[in-house]
Amino acid sequence: MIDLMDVVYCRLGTRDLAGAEWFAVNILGLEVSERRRGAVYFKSDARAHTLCYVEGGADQQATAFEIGSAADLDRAAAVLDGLGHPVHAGTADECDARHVRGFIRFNDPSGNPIEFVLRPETTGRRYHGTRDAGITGFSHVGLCSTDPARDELFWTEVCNARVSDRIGDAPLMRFGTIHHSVALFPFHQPGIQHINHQVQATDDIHRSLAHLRANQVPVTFGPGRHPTSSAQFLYFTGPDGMTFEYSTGVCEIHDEPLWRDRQFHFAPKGFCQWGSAPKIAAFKD
Ligand SMILES: O=C/C=C/C(C(=O)O)=C(/O)C(=O)O
Ligand SMILES: [Fe+2]
Repeated sequence: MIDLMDVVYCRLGTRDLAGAEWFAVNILGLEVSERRRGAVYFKSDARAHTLCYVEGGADQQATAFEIGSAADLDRAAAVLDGLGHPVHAGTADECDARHVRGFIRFNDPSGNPIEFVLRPETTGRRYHGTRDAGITGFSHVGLCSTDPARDELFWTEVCNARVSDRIGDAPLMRFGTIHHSVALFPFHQPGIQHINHQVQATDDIHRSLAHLRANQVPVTFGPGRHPTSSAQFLYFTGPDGMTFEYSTGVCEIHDEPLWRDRQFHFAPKGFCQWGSAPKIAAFKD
């Protein structure tokens, strides 16, 4: 069993690094933590970075999860290799570019590039964006899955994720007490389906709605409330068509092992308690 602790960052390739930075700062509300040749790093909480835009195409995309020790990382590499997932061990330069002490990269069964990372840097300094979006931190990713039942087994049997709820066959999975850190949504191809940041309060959702509208950013879902995590949410489209989500009030699961995953409809009523309908391909039947 590969023990993962949390989702820690996303890397996104873009052909327009300056445009992506503008969006991340002025719309999303992140803080630039560092600029390097061909890469910009963003903070959303005390961690050194939780998002990195790199110059390049979709092949640069990756989602990273923290693993507890160097021995666990070695064991994970052997397990993945044994299961037929070719594993790349991060070089010193690649580790430096990620602010981690070690990592391995492989593709999940759908072909999503995944990194398991050791000792990602934190800063001891809280984040503050120049735009006050009320962000409290990077919280979860949705990944596209070409076969959610198969991929759920990968995340829960090979790794230590636990299913909190399902929407249709789309599992929302946790590593700790937060309702979900990774969710798998059925789609015809792999890719990051959405990136979530938590915000402090309902007010932040509505202030952002006005800000997005004023800046002609496409709002694709919400405001609404997820019946799954009970979080209030707002989804919108960013650079290169990436979906971003703000949410507030995601529930925590403390009654392990009594919690039983619940089944929700893969239809608007399974996605939103308030009746909002998604304009997001992977959230449609
Ligand atoms: O309802 C659809 C999605 C649920 C998700 C998600 O987007 O992964 C949540 O964020 C949630 O339940 O909070
Ligand atoms: Fe989400």
